[in-house]
Amino acid sequence: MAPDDMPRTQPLDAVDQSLVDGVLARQLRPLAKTITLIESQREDHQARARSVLEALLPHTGGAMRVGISGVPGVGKSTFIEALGLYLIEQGLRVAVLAVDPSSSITGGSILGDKTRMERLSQNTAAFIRPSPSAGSLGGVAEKTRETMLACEAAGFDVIIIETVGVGQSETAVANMSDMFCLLQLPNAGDDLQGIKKGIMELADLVVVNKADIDLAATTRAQAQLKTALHMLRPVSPNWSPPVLTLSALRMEGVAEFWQTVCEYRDTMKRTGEFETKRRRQARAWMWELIDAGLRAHFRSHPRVRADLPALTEAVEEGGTTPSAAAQRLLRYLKDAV
Ligand SMILES: Nc1nc2c(ncn2[C@@H]2O[C@H](COP(=O)(O)OP(=O)(O)OP(=O)(O)O)[C@@H](O)[C@H]2O)c(=O)[nH]1
Repeated sequence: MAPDDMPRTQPLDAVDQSLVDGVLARQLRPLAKTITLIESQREDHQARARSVLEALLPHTGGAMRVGISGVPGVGKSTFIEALGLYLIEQGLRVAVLAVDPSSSITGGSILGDKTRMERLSQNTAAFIRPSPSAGSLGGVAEKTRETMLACEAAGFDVIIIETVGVGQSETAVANMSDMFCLLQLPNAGDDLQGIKKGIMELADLVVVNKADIDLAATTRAQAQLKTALHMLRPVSPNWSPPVLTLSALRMEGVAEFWQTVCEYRDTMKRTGEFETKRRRQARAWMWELIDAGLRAHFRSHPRVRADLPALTEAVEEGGTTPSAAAQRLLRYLKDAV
């Protein structure tokens, strides 16, 4: 489609233009305000957020997006702080975002909480944003993806997206990262059954943290994890996920970690996989939004709302088939167009 035929969102007013200018000038206050718009549930805020993001879009895509997951207590925040400080030493700017599905239940966020990464949060080259707290996992992930774009427009070189090692949030984070890293404990190898196979399959890199506690156990876990990874089909024909060991607490192994991330990025860029993966992620993101939009539109249709409870009950009680009920409800949408 020629750029002139592309659908446009509403034009920017002076306030939103100043947000865009501020973000592009790498100022943190306009960035934070933009993210507040992104996270808002209000329709008018969402429309403004879309316009702002569209203006920022040509300036996005430049960061390395690194997803980090691991069970509570594995040392994610200790590691992210160590990594962030290391990257800043290398002259890079780092944004830390989080996808925490529990935040939508508790209304508060565990991950990305500033007090968890005190030294990093005080550094002007770092930006830490807790998980958005509203909505389903899909909603939370959606807001985080948009926040990631805003951070890229604000010139951050590395975006770290943290998530807890439970549930579907890992898939959501893997789907928005260039590289997905899984943190493990030194006893991980003893209980390989406990590590969900699906999550190992997502990993581009596995890290055994807390190597300082028991080096022998760490080395054993590393070997066992390597064997386990070998048995899985690699995600990429050009990359076998390595298993590293480190101590986040002592800041040992952090440089090697980053070197591996850079090797991965260079390999993926050389083979074209980097670009292919981002294109695939963007396409999947659009379809997710279409699916969610259709579902919301369907549920808000007056006749669907009127008939849904009785039809649901009829389906549950075997009075009608799910397919007949679905057909009937979907027809209301067809009649509407
Ligand atoms: N010995 C040792 N302890 C560590 C290391 N990394 C983290 N810890 C400790 O492990 C505990 C948990 O670390 P966190 O960084 O809070 O772990 P987390 O994964 O962010 O945990 P949640 O906040 O519960 O998700 C803390 O007491 C850390 O000091 C390490 O490399 N070695």
